[in-house]
Amino acid sequence: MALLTLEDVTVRFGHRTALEAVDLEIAAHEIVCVLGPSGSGKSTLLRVVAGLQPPDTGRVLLEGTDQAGVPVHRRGVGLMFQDHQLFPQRDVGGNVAFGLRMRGEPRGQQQRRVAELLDLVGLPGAQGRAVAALSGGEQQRVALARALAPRPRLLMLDEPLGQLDRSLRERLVVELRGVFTQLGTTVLAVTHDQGEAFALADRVVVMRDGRVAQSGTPVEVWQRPASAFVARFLGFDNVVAATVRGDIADTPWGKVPVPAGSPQGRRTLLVRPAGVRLGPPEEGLRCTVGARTFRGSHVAVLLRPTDGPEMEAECALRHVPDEGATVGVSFAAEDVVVLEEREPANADEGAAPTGGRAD
Ligand SMILES: Nc1ncnc2c1ncn2[C@@H]1O[C@H](COP(=O)(O)OP(=O)(O)OP(=O)(O)O)[C@@H](O)[C@H]1O
Repeated sequence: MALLTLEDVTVRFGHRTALEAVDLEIAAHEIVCVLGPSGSGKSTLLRVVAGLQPPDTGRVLLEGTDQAGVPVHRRGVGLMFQDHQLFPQRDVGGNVAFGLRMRGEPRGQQQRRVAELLDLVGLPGAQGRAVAALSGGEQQRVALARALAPRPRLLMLDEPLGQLDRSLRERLVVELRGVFTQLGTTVLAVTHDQGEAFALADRVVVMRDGRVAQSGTPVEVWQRPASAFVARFLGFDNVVAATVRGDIADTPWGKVPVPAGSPQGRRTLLVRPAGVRLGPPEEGLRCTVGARTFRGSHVAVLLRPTDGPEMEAECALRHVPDEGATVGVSFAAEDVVVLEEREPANADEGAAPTGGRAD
């Protein structure tokens, strides 16, 4: 049985729909990350599961039991929010013990559990430290220890690493995953940062305008986005309408080879930048080289064809063409993905991922 089930959950605020007929199941011990642009309904989803927001229609079940009318503190779920909201007047131990104290656990037991959790999050012996004197990363660990202390059956995280700088986030996300795996915690996390979601999750759920746009393992979603929207949200910009016949697609860039067995007919095509190959101007699609962006292991090169939309190529550091040069472009089928989605109905479809809000 699923640990958490959402059945056809809809939430409306006036005429705005924050969640629209959402179905979602989370198995015990699974780590699920909900990802999506601002306003796509991520926080509302967490609030519905926590019991902070009643659904207009649909049901939320925990271990098979309908949670309608069950108050927040009786759902057995843990919450950790963006700005981790530690109690500044209490020391680290007092913060971590909070949930246990609320439950009236004996003092000795509280102290043992606090020590155990501080060990787990890499802050052994920090019980007496003042919260205000901790770094951002340390505060984050204390917040995590506090959320885990009462052994919630489901831990929900809202932008858990939101305020921290990138390098710290990258380190902490690996630690978080380690802690959850070790404890077997079931996790529902929300983030707008795809890197974080992909590093943390067993399964990624991409939201768009209150609906689930795609659900799958990080590898599945990354390799095969369900739509132009998901592809663009993941940062792929080489997305065009195409007509696929056999192993060839007709696109605004001309004929592009596609992998054998690709979906046929009018579709959406994604060309990974690594599959855009540059050669001499007389071979392939003529393009002018635009801006070049250094990306560490490679350079992202913007290309402007005489006809058709701009595209991005990934070039090895040694082979970067000069800005303004003319090149000939060909495409490598192994980096072309024909998306299941039919051709987007209009040019706006799946455009800026920031278009999540309905206003
Ligand atoms: N209390 C509320 N009253 C009115 N509208 C709301 C309320 N809460 C959320 N909304 C609207 O519902 C939609 C979904 O909001 P939600 O906060 O769930 O999105 P989100 O994906 O978490 O966004 P963000 O990443 O910006 O936090 C948005 O259009 C938002 O404006």
